[in-house]
Amino acid sequence: MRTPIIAGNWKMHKTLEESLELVKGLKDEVSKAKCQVVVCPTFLSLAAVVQELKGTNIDVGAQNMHFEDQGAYTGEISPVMLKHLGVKYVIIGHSERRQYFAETDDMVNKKVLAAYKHGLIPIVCVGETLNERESNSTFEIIGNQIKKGLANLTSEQIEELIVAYEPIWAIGTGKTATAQDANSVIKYIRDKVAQMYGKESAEKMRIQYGGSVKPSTIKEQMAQSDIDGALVGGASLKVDEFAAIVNF
Ligand SMILES: O=C[C@H](O)COP(=O)(O)O
Repeated sequence: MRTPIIAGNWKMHKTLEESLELVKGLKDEVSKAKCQVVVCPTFLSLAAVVQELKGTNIDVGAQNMHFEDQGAYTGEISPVMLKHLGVKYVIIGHSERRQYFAETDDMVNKKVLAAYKHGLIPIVCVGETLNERESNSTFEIIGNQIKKGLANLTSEQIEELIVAYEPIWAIGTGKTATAQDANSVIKYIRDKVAQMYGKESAEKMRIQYGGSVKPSTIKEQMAQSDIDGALVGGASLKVDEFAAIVNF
């Protein structure tokens, strides 16, 4: 039995004050959630949000990190720094990182390995573009992202890891993949991971769906056999919407 996990990716939204206001509002609203709850603020708000959420059932994740421990990488943040703050999760390879910041599967893999080196749990994003979907390449694209991005891990690491399947055409567009379509791609991801690390570990790994998740879509999504949670963008920025999703 996999425990569902729902994470809010705030992307480049919320000042420090706004971030604190959001989590203060969320604390009570999600205290009885039956799933694991994670919020991923911007780097600037991480420390304060970690402090504010101490002793609650909400964990904190970062939206990205560098794969090196330290060094001359202007503007970057290392896994060591995240770990020291009390951050538990880190989103890796979000499609916006791949699209706007040229992140490759090779970099994703380096970041996943670096996250484990420092005791952070990666949330690894994969997904296809609309063109790729329309040319029937979805499975090939996702298969490659999984094969390269999740290379060289141990079975134990795979069991802890979270994959987020986010069809790029469904992000921030209001279009969601049907729950059944999302489930079939997610099943494919699990099969692919089973080929790499064995069925037992693949069955323990949790896979989220992401892309315009809303209070009105979450129930059907969570009712699917292989969807173990959600990575929520826009709807995670409002207390009432994110609380309704988490308390699905
Ligand atoms: O990380 C979250 C996803 O990109 C989904 O964003 P969205 O819920 O705004 O479509």
